[in-house]
Amino acid sequence: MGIGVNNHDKIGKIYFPPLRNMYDKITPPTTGEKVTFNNGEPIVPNNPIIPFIRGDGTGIDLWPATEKVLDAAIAASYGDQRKISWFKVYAGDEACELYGTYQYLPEDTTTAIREYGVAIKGPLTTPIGGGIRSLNVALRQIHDLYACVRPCKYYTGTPSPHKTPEKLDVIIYRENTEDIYLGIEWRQGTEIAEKLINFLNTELIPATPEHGKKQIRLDSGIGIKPISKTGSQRLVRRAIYQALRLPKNKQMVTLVHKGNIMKYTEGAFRDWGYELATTEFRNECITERESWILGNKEKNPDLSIEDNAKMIDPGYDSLTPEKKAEISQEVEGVLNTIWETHGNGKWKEKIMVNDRIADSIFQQIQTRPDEYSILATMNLNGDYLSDAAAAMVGGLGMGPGANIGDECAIFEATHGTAPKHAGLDRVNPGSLILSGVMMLEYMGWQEAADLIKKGLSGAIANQEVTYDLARLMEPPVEPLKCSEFADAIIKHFND
Ligand SMILES: NC(=O)C1=CN([C@@H]2O[C@H](COP(=O)(O)OP(=O)(O)OC[C@H]3O[C@@H](n4cnc5c(N)ncnc54)[C@H](OP(=O)(O)O)[C@@H]3O)[C@@H](O)[C@H]2O)C=CC1
Ligand SMILES: O=C(O)CCC(=O)C(=O)O
Ligand SMILES: [Mg+2]
Repeated sequence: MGIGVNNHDKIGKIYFPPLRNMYDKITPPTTGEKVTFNNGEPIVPNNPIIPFIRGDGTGIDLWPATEKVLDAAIAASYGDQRKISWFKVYAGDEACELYGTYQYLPEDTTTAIREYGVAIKGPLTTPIGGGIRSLNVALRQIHDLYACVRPCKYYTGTPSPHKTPEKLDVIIYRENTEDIYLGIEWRQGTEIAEKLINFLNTELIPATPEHGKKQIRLDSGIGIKPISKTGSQRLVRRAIYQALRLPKNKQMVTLVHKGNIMKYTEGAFRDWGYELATTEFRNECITERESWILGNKEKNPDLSIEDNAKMIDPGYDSLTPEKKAEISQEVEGVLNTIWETHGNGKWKEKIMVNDRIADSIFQQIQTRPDEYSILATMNLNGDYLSDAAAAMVGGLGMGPGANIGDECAIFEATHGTAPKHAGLDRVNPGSLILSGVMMLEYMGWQEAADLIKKGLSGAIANQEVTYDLARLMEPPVEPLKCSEFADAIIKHFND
């Protein structure tokens, strides 16, 4: 029987074959059980086996600090009733040391993560220009971890370059498997790049009237940006489910895109997001434009369709007759279909779904942070936006994250390997520790998660922080080491 094939014993209990000898160079812990999944939700035993990847660069500092804090919080919360059995697996430089040159992501590692379902990792290096493609991205794609979830929340006392960082409380839901991260690109000057450019210039572009006489320069590198309806909608679906779990005043999902420029990829992401919200979640959602239409009618029940259309589209009078008719139809359609269910203010109880153009959202989260809650993005926009939002609440040292699929999840910080700080025991482990907090919450171990948040808040409030936060404090304070910060968090469990 192969790995992952379930069997049932005589009393119907699920039986998994022993896995220990299925690996080449690693051995799972002798105690502990697997996390399993049911309809995308994890079923977590009291003693789960959790694979971890230490990571390159600062991973060497971050992982021990994180493991210590997680174990201490679990022990303090549950005594010996609950415990994680950590299972060390390898990727990046450490993997090459054990498995041999260029063995950056051994099969042992991907098998273990698939088998045990929930894993946590430190950062992994990706060279720029040439060399291997990202191991981080590979792990997400191999395990189909399609939602990258990155909360950006302020902890009181954290120094920030922003005047009102406490107003930012957003969760970025970033599509995690496609967009340019699929990595389909061709280097400038290669035979295939030239062939592709010639094919585009001589056949496909001339056959597409909207492209006119455009031509691609022959000395270009070429990359492909696929955005699928499937990938977009499953991401937005997760974002909407998350919104449903939030308090009413945070039930907002903003679709972030650059659809004015990339109409059939980024623009389509927006359209598919709205389509999902207004079909699958029709009863739970209201779009921003629908709210304007209903609101106008509520304020003035005698308002004509045309006057309502003028109010939702300020440039209405200068539009073509066809466009005017389209907007009037939109108004009429909304009033006919959802007035009963969403009108008379009922829409105020629904999840607000709106959209913002990507460049604008970068300034909006700074100028109007409290107007946003969940930001649903494609892969590249979410990558940029998550670093920018983390900066507002104290920097990358405070930026946690999770990569979530339907049958697997890997938790990791937003930042990378920060090579200049590696091995110095100085970086902020808050990001990986908070990723561990997300993991505990995902597992349903809320008490341990809350204890760590309490300890972290206590350490920060007491100005016991690593260099990144210490240098921003006024006046600057003497920084703790990475390992000392972990100890400070544990100490403040008892505050
Ligand atoms: N998921 C992953 O594993 C990721 C991997 N990477 C990879 O990491 C490598 C390095 O990328 P780079 O662009 O330097 O970005 P990094 O995120 O690694 O570091 C950039 C800067 O962010 C700050 N920083 C990062 N981590 C921390 C921390 N824990 N505590 C405090 N400050 C922190 C430091 O700023 P300062 O020096 O100013 O204090 C650091 O120099 C690349 O190979 C990249 O591909 C990048 C992102 C994600
Ligand atoms: O994989 C990498 O090296 C970078 C990925 C990244 O920046 C991210 O996922 O935030
Ligand atoms: Mg990034």
